[in-house]
Amino acid sequence: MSDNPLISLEDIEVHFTNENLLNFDEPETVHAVDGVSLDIEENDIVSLVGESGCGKTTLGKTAIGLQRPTGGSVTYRGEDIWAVRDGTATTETEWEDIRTSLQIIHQDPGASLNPNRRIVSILSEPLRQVNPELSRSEKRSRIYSLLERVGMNPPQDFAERYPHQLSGGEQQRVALCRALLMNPDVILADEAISALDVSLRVEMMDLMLDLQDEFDTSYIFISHDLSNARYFSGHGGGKIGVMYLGELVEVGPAEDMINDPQHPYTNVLRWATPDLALRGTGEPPMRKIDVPDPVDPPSGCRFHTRCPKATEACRQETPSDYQHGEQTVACFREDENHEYWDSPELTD
Ligand SMILES: Nc1ncnc2c1ncn2[C@@H]1O[C@H](COP(=O)(O)OP(=O)(O)OP(=O)(O)O)[C@@H](O)[C@H]1O
Repeated sequence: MSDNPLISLEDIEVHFTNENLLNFDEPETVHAVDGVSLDIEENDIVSLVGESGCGKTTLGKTAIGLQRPTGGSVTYRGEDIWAVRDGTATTETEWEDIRTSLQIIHQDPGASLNPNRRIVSILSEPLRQVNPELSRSEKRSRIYSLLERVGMNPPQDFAERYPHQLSGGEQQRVALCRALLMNPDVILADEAISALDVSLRVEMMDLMLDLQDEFDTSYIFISHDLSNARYFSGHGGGKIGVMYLGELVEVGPAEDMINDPQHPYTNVLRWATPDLALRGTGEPPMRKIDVPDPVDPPSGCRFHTRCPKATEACRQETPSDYQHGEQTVACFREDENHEYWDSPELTD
């Protein structure tokens, strides 16, 4: 095994060009992700949080090779994913081998499970791909034991059902089983628990954490809910990454991010998460509620238009990443010598 991270994102940019319905000559560019660098290690958990549209899904898909970045690089154990995909890599690695290692489970498992096939057939497919030498009965026995492991008892009964005969929680378990049967190195769980009843969310997160050890996999866990990210990354010894308008503004160990957030936007998310019981009674800790348009993101620090701590320097200059203990923070306040401190406060 190499010393390289499992997945390394280096200065990732993903811009989408859309037709501008008001002006056909000038297509508009959505800055979905800009300048994000992040490593995912073996058996790691990285939860990505942030407001809707901040780029969580785009970054997650980029990490598992489903979205081609418009800038920067994505490597899998040191191999450039897109060079392998494009056939321009100098190594023998096949894209097919990497692809099976990078799996995804979606918010709506019902939409990703073929409605015309029984669960046993849906779960046989990954085994056919990864372990083609297995006999029919060996496949069945693996499927039954995994169904049993995820709490679907009796497995013989569930295996013969169609997806529509399962509850949302059961469908999500099947989607998880399908991903695990590919022997993945990383699973992108994109809002995978958001559609479940609140009472089932913790159960599903616990199951995913238990299976992580057994299957030796990493998770990229996307959630708009900081308390879920805290639970998942916290129990799994992982990190939380906070995104704002396409940028990763702070990343660090789960409890540090909750108890000692450094970026003013992480503080806003914490304030806005009722389950954390940290919500203040007063105004939210920001100057404006409106989220700027990712087609025309603010100059300098993108959060400066809403940040209660912003000064003129934040409007003009983009902060680089600073290290604060184990947290990485993109905010000038981490640099005691920065001109930020002598710059006039922004009030508009
Ligand atoms: N295929 C696409 N074409 C054009 N714009 C896109 C495309 N995919 C995403 N976007 C835009 O990129 C930005 C980031 O979207 P993304 O779905 O990654 O955010 P998100 O944080 O996952 O949001 P949500 O929580 O609502 O899913 C948004 O402005 C979105 O509208």
